[in-house]
Amino acid sequence: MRQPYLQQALAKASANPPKPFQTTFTASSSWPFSPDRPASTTRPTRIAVLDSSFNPPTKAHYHLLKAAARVGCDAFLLLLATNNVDKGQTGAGAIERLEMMEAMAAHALTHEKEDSALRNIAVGLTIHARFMDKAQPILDSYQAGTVQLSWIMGHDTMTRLFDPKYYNDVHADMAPFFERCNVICSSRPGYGSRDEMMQFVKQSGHSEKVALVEIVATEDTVEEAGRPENHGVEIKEMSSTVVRNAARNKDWKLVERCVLPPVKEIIERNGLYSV
Ligand SMILES: Nc1ncnc2c1ncn2[C@@H]1O[C@H](COP(=O)(O)OP(=O)(O)OP(=O)(O)O)[C@@H](O)[C@H]1O
Ligand SMILES: NC(=O)c1ccc[n+]([C@@H]2O[C@H](COP(=O)(O)O)[C@@H](O)[C@H]2O)c1
Repeated sequence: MRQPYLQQALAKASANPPKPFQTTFTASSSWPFSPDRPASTTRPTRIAVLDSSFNPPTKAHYHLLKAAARVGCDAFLLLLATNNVDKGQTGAGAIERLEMMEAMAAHALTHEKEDSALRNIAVGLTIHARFMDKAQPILDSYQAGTVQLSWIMGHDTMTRLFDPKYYNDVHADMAPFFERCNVICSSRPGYGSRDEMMQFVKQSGHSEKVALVEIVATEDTVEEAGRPENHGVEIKEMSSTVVRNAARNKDWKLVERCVLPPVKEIIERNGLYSV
């Protein structure tokens, strides 16, 4: 049973003083450092962090990880925040979200073939809502200079990353973040074209720190919304909201299209999103 262990992790996150970052699942005891990494390698290990509400984790989230693997990340972290800059917590509870994240990580560990770096994956918990606050406790967990963080996000979240409403002085506050971190950003239907995204990145003044990627289809997730078995939704269009609505409407075929099988099992078993 994972629940008592996850409960303890959540208790540490809300203790006084709180534990600002912890992992709850790691693919190996050496994570983020891959057991396959040659001893002669001196460059920092690049951890791609997908920070999300995971309410629930979708195949779009999984394909964002795969897109990050293609731009050269060495390790992956699915990160749940106990605080969000905007949202309160509705839907699944934190333990259920961590269980679904672990199910996604275990799937990568046992099934991922094309993007082998994705098998070097972990699940973690942060108390911080803003990316600039999340970064330092993660970096502090490893010997200085041995890891580098790349934050994976969609176009919608990148817009919010630079939104002045979250800062006293957005440029001054973000400068230390970009000294230590990169961003890997994917376009997202409904949030502007790829050109608009590139323009936005240029205007941010941090274009050398932002890699633009695209979610692409793989053999097992053929992209054709028109196909009856794809239930009218491409990977790119998937969101946690689509899944929550599908579960509420008991459209289990659509849920199955949008989430990995072990995640669907948790949703069904726990009756998540049914009301
Ligand atoms: N289909 C997608 N394409 C590109 N980026 C995505 C996609 N789905 C999620 N993301 C990105 O993944 C990160 C975490 O996503 P988030 O938890 O907000 O998922 P969501 O599906 O948008 O959730 P919700 O529907 O509950 O608002 C965000 O940076 C978001 O932009
Ligand atoms: N400016 C920022 O640092 C910023 C902006 C938007 C979302 N976030 C964080 O990103 C994560 C995912 O957010 P959503 O689930 O709201 O998309 C949350 O932890 C949220 O707090 C941070």
